[in-house]
Amino acid sequence: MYRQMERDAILRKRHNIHVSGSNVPSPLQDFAELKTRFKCKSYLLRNIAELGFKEPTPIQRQAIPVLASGRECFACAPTGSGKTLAFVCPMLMKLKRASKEGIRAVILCPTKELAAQTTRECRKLARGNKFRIKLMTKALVTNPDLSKLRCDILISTPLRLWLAIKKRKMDLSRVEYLVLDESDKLFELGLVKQIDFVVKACSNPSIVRSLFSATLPDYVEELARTIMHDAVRVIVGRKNMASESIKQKLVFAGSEEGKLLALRQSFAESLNPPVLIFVQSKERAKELYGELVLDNIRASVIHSDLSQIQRENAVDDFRAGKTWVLIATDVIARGMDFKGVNCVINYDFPDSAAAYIHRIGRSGRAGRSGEAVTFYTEDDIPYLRNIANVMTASGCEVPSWIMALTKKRWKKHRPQRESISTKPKDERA
Ligand SMILES: Nc1ncnc2c1ncn2[C@@H]1O[C@H](COP(=O)(O)OP(=O)(O)OP(=O)(O)O)[C@@H](O)[C@H]1O
Repeated sequence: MYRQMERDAILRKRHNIHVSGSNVPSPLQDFAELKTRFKCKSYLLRNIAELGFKEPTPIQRQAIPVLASGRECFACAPTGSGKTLAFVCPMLMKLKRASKEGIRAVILCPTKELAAQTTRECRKLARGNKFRIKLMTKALVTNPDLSKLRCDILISTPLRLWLAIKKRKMDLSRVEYLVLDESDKLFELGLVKQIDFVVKACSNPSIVRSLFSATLPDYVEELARTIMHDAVRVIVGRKNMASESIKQKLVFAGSEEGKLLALRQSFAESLNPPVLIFVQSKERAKELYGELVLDNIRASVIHSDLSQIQRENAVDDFRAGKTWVLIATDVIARGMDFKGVNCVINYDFPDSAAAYIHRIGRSGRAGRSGEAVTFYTEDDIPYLRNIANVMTASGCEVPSWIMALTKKRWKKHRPQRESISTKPKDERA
């Protein structure tokens, strides 16, 4: 027994895994242990191998055995570190096989794009099994009677699921497995009541619940403790840390005009696509798109004013390499897995340290390297230190004058910014 504890401690130390809770299950040495320890079915191991995953990532090593042992869990691990598999794999293990009993697992995601991506990942991992995996679409939520919906796993945004339960009599009393992905964002969306309603609707006493995110503020942990029994806390690295594989840089652009010049200059010197550019509002996304199109840059744009189809097309074109630059609001800052984004540009300074961590985490995924450039103006200087702290914690250098600034407690930093345009001010509409 002591030997096992010692082995666990060594493995955790090697992978920078920190746990708390009673009798925490041993971390995985490798994926093969899923079969020997948990009788995982061959189809799942085959799918993991076919996806090219040779070794479990640190969060997978610890969260999978915790959840597969039936323990509840809240987990924090860097962006791009394989959290999706960490909650989908034990879910498929727990459900074992397809059944007609009704909804048995629910995954909540903060955005429709992330819900769609998670549905695709679930389907890939479930190949060879007959699980019915459904995404809660607008069409589904308007179905007048969802009480007879036949599906094993349901993936949804909180509002759609809440509507389905309240208005369409969706029954979640058989749910055995509930995941709140990007949990801090879910609570931040102002949907605490709706999430609470969903959690209560999942009334099966033997349910296993889990929370995952790359940023886990203390208030979310406290909330988690109030709803979970005997939960295990798993942290990889340090809480609220950016991925270490991203080279991060701050660039002083002086003014709003300076930002456009700096962007054009950097594209003229070297445009290394795919590049993701974040701005603070949909209006600014449209403006910047208008400017880049003038430069004949293959760009597309995604924001909340577009239809669902237009949003999906923008993401698909970027994924397929049809467009090189994607201009986005924070709508895709979380969870979206774009393979090989070389550079994330924060054209507008992020409104919080968490937003920064998630935005830049669209690059440097699954151990690849990435780059993040953050423009700042005079208006952003009071908030620089907060981002600088994230940078230094992940090993990036920051000028000493920035480290000497005082750290500001920020709510949301969204200053009024001059519109993005090369036209002289008196000619703008
Ligand atoms: N064991 C593994 N080995 C190699 N690659 C993996 C492994 N597990 C997952 N991946 C890949 O790593 C990438 C990131 O995984 P995932 O999207 O689950 O990250 P995440 O931790 O949820 O990130 P975020 O916090 O941004 O949501 C994906 O492309 C996924 O296919």
